[in-house]
Amino acid sequence: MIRVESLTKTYAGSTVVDIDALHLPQGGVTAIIGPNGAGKSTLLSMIGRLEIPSTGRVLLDGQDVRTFRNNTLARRLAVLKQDNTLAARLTVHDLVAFGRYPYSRGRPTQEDREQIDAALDLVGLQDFRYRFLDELSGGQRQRAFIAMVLAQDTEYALFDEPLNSLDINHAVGVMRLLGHAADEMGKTVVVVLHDLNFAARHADHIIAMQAGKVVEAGPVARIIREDLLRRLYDTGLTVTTRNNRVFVDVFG
Ligand SMILES: Nc1ncnc2c1ncn2[C@@H]1O[C@H](COP(=O)(O)OP(=O)(O)OP(=O)(O)O)[C@@H](O)[C@H]1O
Repeated sequence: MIRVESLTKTYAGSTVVDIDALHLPQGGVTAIIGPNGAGKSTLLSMIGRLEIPSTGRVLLDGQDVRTFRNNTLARRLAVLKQDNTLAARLTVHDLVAFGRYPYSRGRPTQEDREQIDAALDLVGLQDFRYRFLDELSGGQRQRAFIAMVLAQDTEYALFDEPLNSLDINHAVGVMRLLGHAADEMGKTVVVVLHDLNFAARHADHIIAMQAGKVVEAGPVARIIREDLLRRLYDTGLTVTTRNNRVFVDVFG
């Protein structure tokens, strides 16, 4: 279970995350939503120990993430950031094999090879496995990074805007994949999303952030509400329900 206690992050005197207490549900897909600059990525980075909090702490199953040994944390929690700057002259296979590093330490076993294969299957990139990353489209590259995270085979998987540069077909595919990772593989998936309809359709829980604070958090049906979303984004929109599903019309 991930818990956040008295967590703040301050850059040059400006506090961009300020959360008293937050508990992320175990299992399922939790989406973090909110306007640009709300602090979503900073929160995700602090959970994944890519950023150090200014005050407070993040607990993973009761233990401060900062106290884990690198290799131990890498077997429990994986993070996919927005801007993945890795050497372009790396093949898809090499990238996904990186995900196994906490286990293989560079000497892959049969199990590592099977996990790499399974991850490539899941994202549909088997045919591209020996392509270099700079020979892929943006969407294919994004899926290769997602395969790397899946190969890492962690209980917790965090994704920062994984739908960037994906067409609608692949965006739906990735969200289904994250749902599969949660429902079939038992992972706790946390994902920063901008598209409210993807959040409404594919997440189980939503954390709504604004100006560094958690405005509300709860099951999708409780958060995808007109009053809350209008306040959050300071824009007109409508929320409708059809066939027990909620839809957000951002032009309304
Ligand atoms: N390294 C940094 N130095 C200074 N300010 C930063 C740094 N990283 C983030 N910020 C600021 O912190 C605030 C929150 O940024 P963050 O990226 O967490 O927001 P976000 O909700 O993920 O935004 P977006 O939806 O635009 O990606 C922003 O005002 C940003 O400018």
